[in-house]
Amino acid sequence: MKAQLEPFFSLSVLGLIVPFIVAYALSRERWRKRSRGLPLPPGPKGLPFIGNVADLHKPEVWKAHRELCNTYGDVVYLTALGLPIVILGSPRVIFELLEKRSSLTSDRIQSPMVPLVGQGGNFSLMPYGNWWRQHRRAFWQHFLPASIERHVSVQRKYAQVFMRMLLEDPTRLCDHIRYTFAATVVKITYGVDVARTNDRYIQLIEKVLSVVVAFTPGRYFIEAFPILRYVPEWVPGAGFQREFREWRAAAEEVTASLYREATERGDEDAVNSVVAELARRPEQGRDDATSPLNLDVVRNVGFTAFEGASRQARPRLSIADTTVSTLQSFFLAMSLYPEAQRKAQAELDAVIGPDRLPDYNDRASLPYVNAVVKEALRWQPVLAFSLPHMTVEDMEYSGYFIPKDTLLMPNSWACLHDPEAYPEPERFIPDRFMRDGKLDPSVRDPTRFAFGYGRRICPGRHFADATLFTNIAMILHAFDITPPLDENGKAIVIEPRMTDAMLCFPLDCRCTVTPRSSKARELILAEDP
Ligand code: HEM
Repeated sequence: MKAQLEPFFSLSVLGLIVPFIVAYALSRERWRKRSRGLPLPPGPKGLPFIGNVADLHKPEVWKAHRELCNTYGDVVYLTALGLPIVILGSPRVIFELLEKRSSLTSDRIQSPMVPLVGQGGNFSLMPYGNWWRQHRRAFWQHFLPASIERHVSVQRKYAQVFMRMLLEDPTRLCDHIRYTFAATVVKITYGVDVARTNDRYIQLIEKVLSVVVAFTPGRYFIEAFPILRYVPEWVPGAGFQREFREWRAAAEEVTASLYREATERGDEDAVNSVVAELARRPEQGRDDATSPLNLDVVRNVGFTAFEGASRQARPRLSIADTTVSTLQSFFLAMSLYPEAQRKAQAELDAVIGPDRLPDYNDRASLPYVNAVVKEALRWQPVLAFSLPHMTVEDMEYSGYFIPKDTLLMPNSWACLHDPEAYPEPERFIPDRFMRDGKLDPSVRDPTRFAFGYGRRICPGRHFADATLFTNIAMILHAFDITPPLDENGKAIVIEPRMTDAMLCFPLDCRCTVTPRSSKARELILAEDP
């Protein structure tokens, strides 16, 4: 009997194995054709299924990735749960892939959560294509270098508010920084003044902000199984649908009510706001300025700026938290490097004098303060890997095959901490940008890395740079920044370290902030912001 069954079992086993072998051979052949026989870039071997997840979850992962590049070269291949990832480790490969070939490398990874929780209008998360382009063009019209002049008075006003807040309560430095940037962006975008406390917009902001928990890895299965989005809310266990609905409603309410404020209020600030101007302007190539498409773009552009601004009220992942984090690093740097602070103050004393505060128009005559701004952007980079890009097609680079839908992670931190370009990169040294009392154009400009690359480069960079300059110049002119003191009045030494996240903040930026003189105090209080 056993002997009779043996051929049957052998045939069944063969019947199972052969299709696998054929499928494997076919997929190898398809891959060979697709990659034209080119190898993937080199990289460490990953584990089955999870791949190199461990390589992506290390403390100060930017340093770990620099080590990988030292071992494997400037282009390193990893995978995480099936997602192909390429680390770009030098300025040369970053510019070649993200700038010269940006038509192929300007996509973003798409999470199924984004539209479900009401973030579909945030264009920094949109896929590369026409819809994203329309948003970016509309945003850019208001943030290009020639438009910055228009925002200078609002930036100055809120820098003054910030200084008053520091005079009143210097211990709440981080809260004041967040408030001042959020208020600046909301004012410019919608013409709305955000009060310091009990503001109805702060409450709306809080509501939208609560969406961040949706992006906590592992919180919702939908991230891994997008099909779950079709489960109706009444099904037991589908309570997440209710939460998603509430977030969508909050985002809609915020966008709609701020949009109404900007377009219906009619006072000068509202009429001149970014959103009101965009709403009046017909889209390029279209006559109908009120078509639904146009209206969506206007509202989304406002929402993207608003999202950035409101996130600053509470630090989480958002594009414009970047300005907050950079200014926090600046305060820390000043308390740790008094020599740099003294030089910047000496320049301000000589150029501006004791009778007024500096402003944006003084920029050209304050090279050392400009060097401080550059060093603040370089020293503790906020987005160590920029916002990663994604490839839209299979491509070849330097003899390697890079598949479509590969995440490209430029190691901006490594470029900003390259000891050849910046000797002693861990130290805050504005003098590295100076030669003969002027900015030295031969030194690698940190803004080439801090603000990202190619078609996705930060469109708020000129605005951010101007905000940083205005705040840094005014603060240094009016305040001394020294280390924090313990209960015995002894200076606490703070080790500068950043949080381990995609968007980094100084772990500790406590410092002591005091007016430089009674004259400085008078200057701060003299003008009513
Ligand atoms: C120091 C401050 C800032 C830094 C360091 C910074 C940096 C960046 C970086 C690295 C990116 C990703 C670029 C890429 O994908 O290659 C980005 C994107 C973006 N930033 Fe900024 N940013 C800052 C301030 C701002 C501000 C104040 C705004 C708005 C007013 C803004 C608006 C945006 C937008 C809308 C995007 C998405 C662009 C797109 O996907 O097309 N940023 N930023």
